Amino acid sequence: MRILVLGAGALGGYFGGRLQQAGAEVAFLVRPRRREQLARDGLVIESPFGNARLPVRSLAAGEARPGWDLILLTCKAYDLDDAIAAIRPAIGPGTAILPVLNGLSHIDTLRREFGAGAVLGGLAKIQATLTPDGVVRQLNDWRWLTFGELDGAMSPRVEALAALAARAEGMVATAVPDILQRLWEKLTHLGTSAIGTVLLRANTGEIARSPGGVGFMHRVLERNAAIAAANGHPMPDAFLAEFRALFADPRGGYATSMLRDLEAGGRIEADHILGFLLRAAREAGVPHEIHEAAFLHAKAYEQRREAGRLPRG
Ligand SMILES: NC(=O)C1=CN([C@@H]2O[C@H](COP(=O)(O)OP(=O)(O)OC[C@H]3O[C@@H](n4cnc5c(N)ncnc54)[C@H](OP(=O)(O)O)[C@@H]3O)[C@@H](O)[C@H]2O)C=CC1
Ligand SMILES: CC(C)(CO)C(=O)C(=O)O
Repeated sequence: MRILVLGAGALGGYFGGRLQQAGAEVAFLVRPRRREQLARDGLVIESPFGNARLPVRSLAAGEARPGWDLILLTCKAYDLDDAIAAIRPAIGPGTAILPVLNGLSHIDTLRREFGAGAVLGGLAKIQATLTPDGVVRQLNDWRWLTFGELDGAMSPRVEALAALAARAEGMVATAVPDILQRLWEKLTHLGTSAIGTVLLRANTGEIARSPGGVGFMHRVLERNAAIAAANGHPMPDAFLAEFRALFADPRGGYATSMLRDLEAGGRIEADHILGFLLRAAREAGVPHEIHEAAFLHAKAYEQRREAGRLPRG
């Protein structure tokens, strides 16, 4: 399988590297700084499932041509427009696009840009980061990639990707017939984790050990579940039980990529995740004062960041 990975950050580097190790023909479509790092050091992965330093093929914008079975789209939401422009020349009639971004609204954007048939649904449950010196670091044993056709078909292309990924170390990839439901579950999970960890600037264990922390997280979880239900995607009881337990665990050390980015002074997907959920809560008539506070907090952070007034760490 020929796979073009847009971005060699935390998710692109991790899953792209693992798929290359499994035998796929992989190239990374990257920007100049990352290209230099990859040429100099290779793709460096540090992971509980085995470290790797892989020689990889990289392409710059403008060098990509059609001929790919799959484009794995791994940018942050705020880079989506640039990423769309970068992959456009690489898309041929048989190319599938698999985005693994958090959130939902990028799916409609991609379908509008490339046609509904080209776009798969995908999500990643992983904790990983790209260090400033270019190391892709997996932070725990989460390694799940879930994907499927948006119309629910188990097509040859999703089965082929699942078969390839089954040979990869350090990842578990599953093709599912209900990817939209899974995307709403991921948004409910991530949205709750992001609202809690970003607003309170703490991981889930620290929140759970604080007075009222468990009740707060459960309230956000219930509200996000109500938003999903209002959009036709009720959360299964087992899902709610799993995440109630996770948010109640005082020993948890679980944080979000949004908190990591914010603490590093980086850009965050405030509009794509928190803004989307706030709008959806309003539309669904779900109480939304916590969503409002989280979104406002993130937007005020963006103001401060743009003004160069973040505390030096
Ligand atoms: N990290 C995590 O643990 C998880 C992240 N997610 C989600 O996955 C998505 C990706 O996150 P993550 O991997 O952490 O992000 P990263 O910032 O680590 O990686 C994104 C990469 O995309 C590259 N990129 C963006 N635009 C372009 C472009 N036009 N051309 C080439 N490269 C481009 C960036 O390049 P450059 O370095 O040049 O800026 C960057 O290296 C997000 O939506 C996130 O919310 C989901 C689950 C877990
Ligand atoms: C749900 C979670 C926290 C882990 O996959 C995530 O998506 C993120 O950190 O962005």
